[in-house]
Amino acid sequence: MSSPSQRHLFETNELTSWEEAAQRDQLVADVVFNRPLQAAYSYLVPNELREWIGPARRVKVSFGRGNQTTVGFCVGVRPWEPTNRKLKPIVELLDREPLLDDKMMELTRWISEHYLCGWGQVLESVIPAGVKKKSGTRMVTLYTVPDRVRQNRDSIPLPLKQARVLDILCQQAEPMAVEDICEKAECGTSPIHSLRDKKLIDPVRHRAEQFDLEPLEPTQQELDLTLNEEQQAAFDKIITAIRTQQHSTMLLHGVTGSGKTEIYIQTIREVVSYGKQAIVLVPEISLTPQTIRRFRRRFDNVAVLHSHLTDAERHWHWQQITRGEVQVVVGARSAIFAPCPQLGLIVIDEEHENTFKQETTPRYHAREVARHRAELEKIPLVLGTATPTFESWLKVHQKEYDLVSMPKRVAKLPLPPVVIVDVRNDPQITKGAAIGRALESAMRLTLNDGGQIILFLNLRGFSPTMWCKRCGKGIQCPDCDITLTWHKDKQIALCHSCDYQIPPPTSCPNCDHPGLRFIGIGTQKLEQEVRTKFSNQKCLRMDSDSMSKRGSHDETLEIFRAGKASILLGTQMIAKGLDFPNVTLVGVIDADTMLHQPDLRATERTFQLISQVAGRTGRSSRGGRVFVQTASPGEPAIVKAAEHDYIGFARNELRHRHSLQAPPFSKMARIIFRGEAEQDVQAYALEFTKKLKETIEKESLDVLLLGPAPAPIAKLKRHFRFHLQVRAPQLELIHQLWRSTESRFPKTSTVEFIIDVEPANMR
Ligand SMILES: Nc1ncnc2c1ncn2[C@@H]1O[C@H](COP(=O)(O)OP(=O)(O)OP(=O)(O)O)[C@@H](O)[C@H]1O
Ligand SMILES: [Zn+2]
Repeated sequence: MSSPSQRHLFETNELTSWEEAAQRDQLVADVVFNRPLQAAYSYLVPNELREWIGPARRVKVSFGRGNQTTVGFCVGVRPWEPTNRKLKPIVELLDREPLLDDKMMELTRWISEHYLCGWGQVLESVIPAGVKKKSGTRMVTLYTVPDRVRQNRDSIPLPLKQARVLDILCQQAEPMAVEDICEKAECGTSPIHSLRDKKLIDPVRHRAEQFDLEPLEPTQQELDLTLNEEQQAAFDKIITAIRTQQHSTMLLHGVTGSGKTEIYIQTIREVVSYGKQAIVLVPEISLTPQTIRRFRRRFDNVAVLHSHLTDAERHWHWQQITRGEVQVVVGARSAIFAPCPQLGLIVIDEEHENTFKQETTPRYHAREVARHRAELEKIPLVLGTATPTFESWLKVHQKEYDLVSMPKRVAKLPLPPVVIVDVRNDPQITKGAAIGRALESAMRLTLNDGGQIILFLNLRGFSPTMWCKRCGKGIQCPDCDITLTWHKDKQIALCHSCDYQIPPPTSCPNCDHPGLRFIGIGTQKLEQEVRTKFSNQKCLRMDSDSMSKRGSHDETLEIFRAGKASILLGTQMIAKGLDFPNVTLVGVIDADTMLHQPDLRATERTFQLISQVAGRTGRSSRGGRVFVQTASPGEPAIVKAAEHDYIGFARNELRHRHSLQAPPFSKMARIIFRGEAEQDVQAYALEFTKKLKETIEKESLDVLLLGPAPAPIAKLKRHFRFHLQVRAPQLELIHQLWRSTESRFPKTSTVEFIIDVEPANMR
């Protein structure tokens, strides 16, 4: 584009008003808001802000009906054009420095297009609150002496204290804080104020850092391990990719205990040696001191971003990262937005984990964002896992990803043998116990040998179902379509979705029949059983109830590591990443809990979880065994996991998905409608679907709509829910459908809707 502002000034054949002539020289800022809006809105840049305005800064402008002052993000600045008549001006500029660099702005824009949400919504979520509030810093007033005073100092008569203050300031090149002046001049603040009132000194406002952070305990640095042959080959492949300075995605498929972390560390070392930075994403529950220590012991400057950081801590890390002072950022999902100035590598460990998908707007998947960021930065992305998602596995076959395989454990350790235990005829289980006969005797043997045991059960609480014998009804949350779980320790019946809780009812709320049955086994009941059966052993429980206190997670793991407890039981918190050589037995209490869910990915998840949990044992020469209790012993997900045969499992499952044209062979989005009146929601969902159908016909789009139908959880937090599944061979078609219909979505005030692109859960 040519620069029109100058040219227009000299064009005389066009009559212009003074107002317009003045505007011609002005700038226009494009602003987006934290709303589900696609468009940017234009505002005039007042002259005094010309120098400071630019993309990635927040502005206050009047917006929407009622012209309320609203904060938005400037996403671009351009010269005024005649079509920009009558623009409202920016009211205030909140940031003088950009909050993100150009590449990150491009990344956030891409997210808004890919996940069909507003760019402003993405920016709002990507930039931490602590950065926006500048937490941990405050404005202070410094004083300095103007040159005219400095030059004539000798001819200005002053009282003693004021003279002393002025002399001190004259000797300083830099502005000084009030406290420093007082201390040096041994005076109070009044001489300073008098000098200021006489205009002999000038105030300067300055933002001072006041981070009051706990110092990190120093870690002893460790040397890199010598890679084995398999690791070396994987390392060489990744290093070659790094050196090409081109983007590529590598799937590091390595069985549990194959030493993937060591490869991340050594490839990052290469990147750091170029003065560049790396980001390592891990699931939040894997951000254990053990993981963190592994990185801190190898690099001088590691930032760990987890959800417990205060605003000030987050801001401090953000600044350190921005300045390039951090070599490695280790963090959960949102660490993908760490503002590293010269990113050299992104690693995602456990790429199959669900928690990389954000379940609130913007509903991004960190893996997809990482891929786009790596493309923009022209750097490699490494996805590490023992159980790749089918999305990633298919991309390997389509040659979009490079496969790096490590099928063996380090030190030639074998993968542990897995025994599938059919519990349907087990005498103990049929009597309501959690631990069957086979598992119990394996536990006794293990304990006699001095080994440690991990027991995995994916249900917290005591009993997940309370059931009335007479009327046959379960006790449900009044606000959700979910049965309440009995938490015996707190004496409550709790909804695991909305936290609704009541004292456990003594009779059926439905038919008043006294004496309810408690069915099913949660981690608390399992704990009770273990304590009864193994009363001379110390047992630890880890689930979100027992681990709500900050730091308790780490404490428990340390006790177990030190061998001060022999049994660790818990939910998926204990399924991943743990590396305890003395664990020689793993028990999966109920492999079926994940299996029978109305979700396309139920089998895939079952396979992943069993593989991960099984991977916690056999990690030393002491060996290890796994017992998987199930009522579906023939289920391929369980059989294949027991055989450690990911490739065989993937082959069969992918064939099945292909025959259904289900993801990953098609792309999917899910539209969820919710409202307090069931009929309203249903009627609205139908109306909405009709509009989409019209577009599909008009534009002949190859898109399939399934539904609308009640969502699997038909009521949640007092809202009735319907969902509509949208499928297409390419995501672009779904984007097109949405964008073309958007302006015609039926209006409503009683029903809300959201779109979840490439959903991770179907609840
Ligand atoms: N080359 C090596 N020589 C000796 N020990 C190694 C080597 N590489 C890794 N190890 C050790 O092997 C163990 C397993 O490694 P690591 O935890 O990296 O495996 P992983 O593939 O990430 O496993 P998981 O997927 O189960 O978390 C660790 O204790 C690690 O220190
Ligand atoms: Zn509820």
